[in-house]
Amino acid sequence: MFDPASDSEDYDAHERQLGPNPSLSLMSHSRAEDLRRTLDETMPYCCGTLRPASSSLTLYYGKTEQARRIDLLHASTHALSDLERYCDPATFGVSQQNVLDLAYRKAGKLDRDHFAFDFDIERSGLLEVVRMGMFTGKSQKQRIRAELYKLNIYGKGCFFKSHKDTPRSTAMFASLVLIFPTAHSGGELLIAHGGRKWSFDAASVLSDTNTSDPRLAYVAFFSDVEHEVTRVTSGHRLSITYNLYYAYDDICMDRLEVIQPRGANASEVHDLLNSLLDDHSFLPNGGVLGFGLRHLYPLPTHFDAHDDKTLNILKDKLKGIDAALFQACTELLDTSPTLYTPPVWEKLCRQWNGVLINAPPKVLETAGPGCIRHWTVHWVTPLSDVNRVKTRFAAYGNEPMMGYLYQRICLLIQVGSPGRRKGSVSQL
Ligand SMILES: O=C(O)CCC(=O)C(=O)O
Ligand SMILES: [Fe+2]
Repeated sequence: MFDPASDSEDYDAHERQLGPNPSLSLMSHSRAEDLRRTLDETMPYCCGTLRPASSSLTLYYGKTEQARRIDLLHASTHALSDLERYCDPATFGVSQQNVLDLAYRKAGKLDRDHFAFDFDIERSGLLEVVRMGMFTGKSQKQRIRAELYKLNIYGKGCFFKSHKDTPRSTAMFASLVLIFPTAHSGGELLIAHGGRKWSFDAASVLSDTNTSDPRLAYVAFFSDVEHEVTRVTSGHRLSITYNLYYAYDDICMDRLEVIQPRGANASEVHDLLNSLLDDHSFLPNGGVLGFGLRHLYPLPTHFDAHDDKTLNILKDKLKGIDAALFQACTELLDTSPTLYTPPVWEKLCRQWNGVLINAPPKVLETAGPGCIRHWTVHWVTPLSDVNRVKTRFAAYGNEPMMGYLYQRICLLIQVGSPGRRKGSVSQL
């Protein structure tokens, strides 16, 4: 008899025994059918392979201070057997309890407090790919985060029968499994949803991976999707699972106390700039405003002559109050200020259609052909220094090597006369 308090598998089994319910029969209309077909076509998972950025991926594991290590990209059978012996037998959840049932699940597992590995999932790009693979339309912008969950090792004869993963919170929406290039056969992941079935055989997908350029396999599926791992017939199948969460509703601000800054003052910057621009005594004939930014920005020590994106990309990376100023300029003047880094003027003039500002007559005389635009800039905030190829930041950085140097940047913005501040603005 179906117990309404039991878990969803019981309910599914109960439902399968019932005949079709006429009050739930599907409407017949060709357009409704088209829509239904399209909705049915989407897959509840995504999968692929990933070439790690480094040539090794070290797994550290242990329950004492004496951790062991294995390179997951080049693990020997011997090392994998050791790991398998070290692991706990994998249980699974039944009605709020962890149960060991070797007819249902035979595998070794380590919980996340007993292992660590040097894979930076944020930087790997994997979360982006999973987000694009599992969401569509506007929801592709969904912010998601991954939480390391556990390691599983399946030796010969191991498997995990069909189940759904336990959601850890309402924000959890999927599981992401990494499967490493350890020699094995069998151990396919079978996925079943809405009457359809799929299989992902990491062993065969990775079979051509070579030791000098190894790959690992990934598969992400929504948490409500049934899946199973078929019996491993040889070797070791090693997987590490992450739980995937929406990144919005589990951020708990209650536990934080902010000492500084006390409040955001972006709106104050906006209002003050607005009243400056409204003031008829300020630049009555219009002109170019300059703002030296409050922070320094790392730019490549050598700009690529053909890469004109360096400063443009910086627009999205401005820090704190600099970003607020940039935004206020953009909103009030309907145009984006130009970002400018002073001492590379010649390059800017020639390659990026730059403009010489407040140049002494001597510089104007020596500027070669092509450096023709020249503006007088009215500085609202100071640009305190010029850039140098070597700065003290290079000497006192937290890393000995620097491919980037902090550069002073300013915003330049052309404004019209009062009352026509926006109208006569041209994009600098
Ligand atoms: O190892 C895998 O591929 C998936 C394991 C699994 O489904 C689980 O641990 O819940
Ligand atoms: Fe699972």
